Amino acid sequence: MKHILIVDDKEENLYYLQALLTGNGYIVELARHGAEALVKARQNPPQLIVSDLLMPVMDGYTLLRHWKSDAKLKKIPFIVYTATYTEPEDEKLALSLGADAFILKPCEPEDFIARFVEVLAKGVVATPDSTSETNNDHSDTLKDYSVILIRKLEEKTLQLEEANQFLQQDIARRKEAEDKIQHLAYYDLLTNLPNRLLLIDRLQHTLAMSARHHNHGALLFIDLDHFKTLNDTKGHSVGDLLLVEVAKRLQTCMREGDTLARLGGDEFVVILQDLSEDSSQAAVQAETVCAKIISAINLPYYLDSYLYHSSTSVGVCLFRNQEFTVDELLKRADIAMYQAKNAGRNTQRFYDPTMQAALEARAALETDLRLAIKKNQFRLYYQMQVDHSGNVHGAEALIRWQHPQKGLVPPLQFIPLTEETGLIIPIGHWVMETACAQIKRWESDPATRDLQVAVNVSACQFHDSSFVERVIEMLSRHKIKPGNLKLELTESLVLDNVEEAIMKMQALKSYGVLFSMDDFGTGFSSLSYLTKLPLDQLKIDQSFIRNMCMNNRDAVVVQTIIGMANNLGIEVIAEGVESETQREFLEQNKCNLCQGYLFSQPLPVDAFENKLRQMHTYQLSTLIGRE
Ligand SMILES: Nc1nc2c(ncn2[C@@H]2O[C@@H]3COP(=O)(O)O[C@H]4[C@@H](O)[C@H](n5cnc6c(=O)[nH]c(N)nc65)O[C@@H]4COP(=O)(O)O[C@H]3[C@H]2O)c(=O)[nH]1
Repeated sequence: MKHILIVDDKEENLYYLQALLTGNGYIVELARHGAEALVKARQNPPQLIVSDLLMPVMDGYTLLRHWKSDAKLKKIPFIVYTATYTEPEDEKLALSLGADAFILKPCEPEDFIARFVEVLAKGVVATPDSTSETNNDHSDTLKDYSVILIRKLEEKTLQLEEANQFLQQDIARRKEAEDKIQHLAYYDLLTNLPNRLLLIDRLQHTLAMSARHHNHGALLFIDLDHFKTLNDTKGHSVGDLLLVEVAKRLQTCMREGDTLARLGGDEFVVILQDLSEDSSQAAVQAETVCAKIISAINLPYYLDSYLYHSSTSVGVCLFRNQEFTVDELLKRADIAMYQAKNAGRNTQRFYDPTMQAALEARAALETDLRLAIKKNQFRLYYQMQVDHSGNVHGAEALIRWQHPQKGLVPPLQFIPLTEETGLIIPIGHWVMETACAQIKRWESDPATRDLQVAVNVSACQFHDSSFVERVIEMLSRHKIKPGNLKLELTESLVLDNVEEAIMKMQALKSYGVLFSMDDFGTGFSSLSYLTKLPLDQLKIDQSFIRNMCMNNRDAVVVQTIIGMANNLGIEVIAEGVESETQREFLEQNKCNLCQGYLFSQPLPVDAFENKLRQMHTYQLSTLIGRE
């Protein structure tokens, strides 16, 4: 088997030729440059050498020169296989140095093998015998060789310079892009201030520093007052102008080393560092910065030639020694900012833990309420509405929450939150559904079939676009007499949008549903809207009933409401009647209906029905007694 030496600095070329030649039955030896090839060939001369030209350590031309001047090697055929030196003079030089073939890369395997076999069969064709050459010929060849090498070198240098220049430009472009990405990631586009991400990073750093030096720091949460109104009325571009100006003014209130960041919208945060070790002094320092900020923000603005005045609410949270996490600090400063808002805005407040406790309790209550809906923990109690003869005309349905740990929770402890969170919609739906089902059951008993059941409707529920359809759907599904359902609305609910209230009430009224105005007298009762609303009943608020026998003003209010209702032909009912004196006063003043503890507390259905039966028996017995 023939032994072939392959010389190339590229692994893939070596691998390719090795595979090709071993596949054709040759034994292959590899070298990575000319010097290695010479060593190997001198130790174990091959039958043929295939060599690349451009290689490190020793290039192919030099190898060829050494090869052809080595007595032991010069008869061994030399094939040049190159992808770099492709010009005719390159080939001419190789051949003049004694190469037996000059093959350009890449070459089809069959063509390569054909040339290879041909050279191998011929043996050495044009080995220039260095000893027989004239000195002149030899120096000419060497001169050619150096010229070509220099030219190639210059070309390569130029290529490298170009490549290098391109690389430098590419690196500069990448760096610029990276800087831009970095800026986008850490800075707010509008104001160019650090954003939340950078703020958190700086805050972490400040906390660590404060732990080392034991100084206080302060986190200021700054929110512009009524910014939304400006945005909504003048547009976002004017809003943006204000934010940019605010950012500039805030910067003037900072010391070097403090951080001012924009969290988004109209929310800015300031980190003050290196405040006093003493907490009260640190508080004074923070307060001073707050005062500066508030008065800077208060100065007038010219936004696109529009004169504007702004103010801000600032929440402050002092910190020291990494006692709190970044999130905790931000939360506290945010809570303090809400305290500032609640205190009337344009002011600052320091974080107050009682407020946080209240907020946490509120969040826990909300979670509990969601669970209560799922677990069906609500109950409906009924409180009777009675006339002066003791006849029960109706009942008010009042919700209770049967809490697994807290026991029976009264509605005032949870209804306000359900109204804020919208949970009143599913809860109110459940109340109405339960009340309708109860009305249906009571319809089958002569003692209860004419009871009017009053259901409280909260504003959120009433304003819901599907309210009217829902009520009608329930009435028809339960097949109840609509006149047995009375909806209690409050004055404020109606005043939210009188036109909408009239439309919805009239729609339900046409089905026969009744309406009562709850807590009457507490709002801005106005005769003009009273006459427009399809009302069946006015319910005098219990605050007037409570005091009417002691306080002449309340007595006058009660008398006025009764007189007004009677004149308008609207039924009137007094709520919270607790004493016989109150009942007598109401009877004397022609308020026929009462609701209150004097008659009964709100009761679960069974107890309500028992009470009803007792009252009926009592009435019968007094009637019989009278006879
Ligand atoms: N001191 C005193 N209080 C009396 C007397 N008679 C009745 N009360 C109480 O007065 C409240 C009357 O209900 P409201 O004014 O509609 O006021 C209700 C109503 O606004 C709301 N609420 C109750 N149930 C519901 C409901 O199902 N849906 C909605 N949206 N609100 C409800 O919660 C409020 C409070 O309900 P409750 O705690 O059940 O309180 C009831 C009732 O128990 C009395 O003689 N003395």
